[in-house]
Amino acid sequence: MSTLNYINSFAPAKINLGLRILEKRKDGYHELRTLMAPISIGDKIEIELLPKGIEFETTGDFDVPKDSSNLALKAALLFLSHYKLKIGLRIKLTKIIPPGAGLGGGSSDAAAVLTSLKTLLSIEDSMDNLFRLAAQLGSDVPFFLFRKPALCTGRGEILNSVALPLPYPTQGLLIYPGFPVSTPWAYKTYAEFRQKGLISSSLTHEIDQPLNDLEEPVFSKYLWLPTVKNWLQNQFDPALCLMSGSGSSIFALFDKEDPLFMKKVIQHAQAHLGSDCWIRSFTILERF
Ligand SMILES: C[C@](O)(CO)[C@H](O)COP(=O)(O)OP(=O)(O)OC[C@H]1O[C@@H](n2ccc(N)nc2=O)[C@H](O)[C@@H]1O
Ligand SMILES: Nc1ncnc2c1ncn2[C@@H]1O[C@H](COP(=O)(O)OP(=O)(O)OP(=O)(O)O)[C@@H](O)[C@H]1O
Repeated sequence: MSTLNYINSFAPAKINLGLRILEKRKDGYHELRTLMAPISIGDKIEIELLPKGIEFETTGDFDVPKDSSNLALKAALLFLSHYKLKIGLRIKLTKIIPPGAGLGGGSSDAAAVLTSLKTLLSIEDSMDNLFRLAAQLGSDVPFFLFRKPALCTGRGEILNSVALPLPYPTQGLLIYPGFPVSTPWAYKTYAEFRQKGLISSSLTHEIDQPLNDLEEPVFSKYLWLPTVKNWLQNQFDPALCLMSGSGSSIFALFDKEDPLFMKKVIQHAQAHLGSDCWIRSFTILERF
């Protein structure tokens, strides 16, 4: 057992630099090909060892569940039961990543709890087993254990290293419109559209094109999102502009590595898109 009794970690958001759906699988998931990258905006997770009992507290900019449906607490309970540990914990989550925004916030929190507990409790087990626990918690969780950009396949849990630097600029603008989109709903609507022959982009373009196949179903219901995307493209001519994951957030990447330019872009976007929109600049992390 280590002598540590407290650990504090950064749980970054991710963006999907393209998300292509290959097919619906027999288990209900979709076979994916998505390039994911961690970004500089993230939550904070603090864990303290206690003699007994589990205390879970959340604070920060957004409300998230305070019970065992919270992925951070779920990850801790899974870890303790998997390794048959009888230790107590105090977990404090500071929520900075908007929930339901396609930024993988819950998944990142879960991965941060798994790695923190492995360190704090000096568990010598292999990382492969931690990846298996991560995949039980959600398709995006293994990516956050990988801690660097990856081409994710399978249902998202198979991680392939990518050559760095990425073929995209690393400075960007992130817009969360102030409402969430449900991930199961987005995939379900995509499958319905595809069954009815309503999907125009899927498989008709090269699979490695930087497109997000979930935009079509999500944009058909949330009309503000294509408006924001078109506005960003027309105003600033970004190198890449896409919805992240299943939405609701939209990001744009810019060639200019100039803080003054980003400041102006944020001011302009905030003035035009209104105060309901949460707008931040970020950089892509090559490692965290
Ligand atoms: C949209 C993305 O964030 C892109 O990175 C992920 O694909 C979603 O990952 P996640 O939130 O970890 O998703 P999970 O918790 O595993 O799955 C939630 C639900 O989304 C749908 N789902 C998810 C992943 C996938 N490859 N196919 C799916 O159809 C399923 O209905 C599933 O029940
Ligand atoms: N620690 C957590 N942080 C955020 N949301 C959480 C957390 N735990 C559970 N949730 C629930 O999960 C839902 C999705 O949250 P999350 O922020 O992970 O979505 P997302 O980023 O859109 O997911 P995805 O991984 O599908 O892109 C929310 O509605 C929220 O109630």
